[in-house]
Amino acid sequence: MPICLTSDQMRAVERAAIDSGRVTGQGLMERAGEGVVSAILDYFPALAAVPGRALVLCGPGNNGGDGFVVARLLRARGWRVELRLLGEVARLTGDAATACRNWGGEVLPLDETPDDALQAADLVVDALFGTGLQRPLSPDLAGLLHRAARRPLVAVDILSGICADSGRLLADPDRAAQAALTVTFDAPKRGHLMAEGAARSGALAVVPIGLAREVEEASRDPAVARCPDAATLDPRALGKAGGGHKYAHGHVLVLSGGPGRGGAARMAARGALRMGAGLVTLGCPPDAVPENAGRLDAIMLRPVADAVALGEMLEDARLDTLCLGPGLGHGDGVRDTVLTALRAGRGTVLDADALTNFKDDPETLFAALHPGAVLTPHPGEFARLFPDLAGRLKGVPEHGPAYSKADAAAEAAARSGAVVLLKGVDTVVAAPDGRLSLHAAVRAREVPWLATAGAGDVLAGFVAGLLARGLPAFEAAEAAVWLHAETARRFGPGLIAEDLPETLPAVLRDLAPTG
Ligand SMILES: NC(=O)C1=CN([C@@H]2O[C@H](COP(=O)(O)OP(=O)(O)OC[C@H]3O[C@@H](n4cnc5c(N)ncnc54)[C@H](O)[C@@H]3O)[C@@H](O)[C@H]2O)[C@@H](O)CC1
Ligand SMILES: Nc1ncnc2c1ncn2[C@@H]1O[C@H](COP(=O)(O)OP(=O)(O)O)[C@@H](O)[C@H]1O
Ligand SMILES: [K+]
Repeated sequence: MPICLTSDQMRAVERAAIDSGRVTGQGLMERAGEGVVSAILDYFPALAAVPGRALVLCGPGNNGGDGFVVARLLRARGWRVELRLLGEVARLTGDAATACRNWGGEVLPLDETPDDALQAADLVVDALFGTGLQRPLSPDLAGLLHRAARRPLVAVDILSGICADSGRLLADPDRAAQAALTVTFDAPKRGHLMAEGAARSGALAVVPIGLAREVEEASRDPAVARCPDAATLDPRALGKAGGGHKYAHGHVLVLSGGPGRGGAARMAARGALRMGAGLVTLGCPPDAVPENAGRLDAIMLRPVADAVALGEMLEDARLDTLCLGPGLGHGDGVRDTVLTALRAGRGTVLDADALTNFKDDPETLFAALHPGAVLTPHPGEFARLFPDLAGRLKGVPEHGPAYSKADAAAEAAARSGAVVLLKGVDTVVAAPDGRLSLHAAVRAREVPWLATAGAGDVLAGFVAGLLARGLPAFEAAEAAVWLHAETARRFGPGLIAEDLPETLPAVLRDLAPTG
């Protein structure tokens, strides 16, 4: 399973490799520099053909050390290289000091970088800070990087000013830079996949520097965040096994609101059915039955007047999965309905109104939740249930590593006892036991078409469909997020929420030929 790492986890990987005697810090730095140069030549083919001019900005730590290696290797390829250092050569230590000596060229002061030097450069290499960024960039530094980004800016490990753990900007937002290319080592960092780091890293190249064995070991640590892809989603879990009848694939009950409010629940229901749930029933207030009857065929329809009626209906144990929230409505009756649903202990997805109704009393909801429940809030809904956690994600952090969306989702899952799927361009899935899964809809997985009304309702249905098919809550939420984005990518421009369930079969077919 592909993973992404925090700074501490990356340092542990590096330490384990060095302690094993297979690599040295200097060897890693050398390969990091080589990796950056080869990524530059791949990404800028014109500069591979004709050596260019580079301005390399080095910081006082090992990220700066990588920069010295990059400068030396570019010079060896015939490039004209100007190198500028934040701080003094005499204060460099360890591998960075060695890399500086090996460079052997002129080291100019960073704070005197003239605009001419920026303008003359074919590209600027940002080797100021990597995983060691501890506090916000000074205004001068942020200003320099902001101006540097008028040229193609190549970030070593991570764009300086982005926190490697959270992706949050540790700099004045008005002077934030944008990388054309970020080159990182052996595994992405969480900061490449969340918040500003997802948006500002540019293309992301992950180059091997000899830590693959330790990264592979880290991927078995449940505390390390996973980033599934087409190759690692389990097609056997997603495809239907031969021989089973419809009840073997689960029965989802989606609850809807009153007349004129059923669209969201119908889309969720359609999503669950297309995901392969054996049966899907829409339950709605009796006065909404005529409207829904006119709109549903394969999806069954039952009147559910209130929480008591729901409780009676749930005596049928074959209704093994519930999905509540899209278009459900507001008020005491809705809260009772949600609590009745949770008491049944079935696989349960709570979205939208099922969450918002508890904004004044989240503790009552948390007390009723169980590990088979999945909450699917967007950031606004999340802030209603977890205002303290959402508050910690606001503003410019005072120091790094900063509190992240992954930290917030993990704390919310631990507090509520349910799986939390926190939506957005960067989506985080967190389990109460600490497992995390990240999906960033950026770069090759960019899906701006998902910003359309009802996309979240269909996602709730996708999760419910996978729960009905027997996937555990965390795995169901993780797979649904990937399939949701993949389905939107497959459809492309013009997507509306109704297209998502209809496009899903093609995506499932490609994943699981027998599905
Ligand atoms: N961990 C690994 O496996 C490897 C790490 N390497 C490089 O080493 C980097 C990490 O090196 P370090 O731990 O030395 O950390 P950094 O080089 O990222 O930064 C630490 C230095 O910057 C200073 N600093 C932090 N924030 C500052 C701010 N806002 N303003 C001014 N100064 C600030 C610190 O006081 C410290 O001197 C990685 O990002 C990567 O580029 C590579 O050499 C290869 C292997
Ligand atoms: N620009 C975007 N890129 C990727 N995913 C997006 C984007 N905008 C929205 N999404 C996704 O679309 C879904 C929208 O859900 P939600 O905010 O609940 O909207 P709605 O209530 O209209 O369904 C979420 O899964 C979200 O992650
Ligand atoms: K950097």
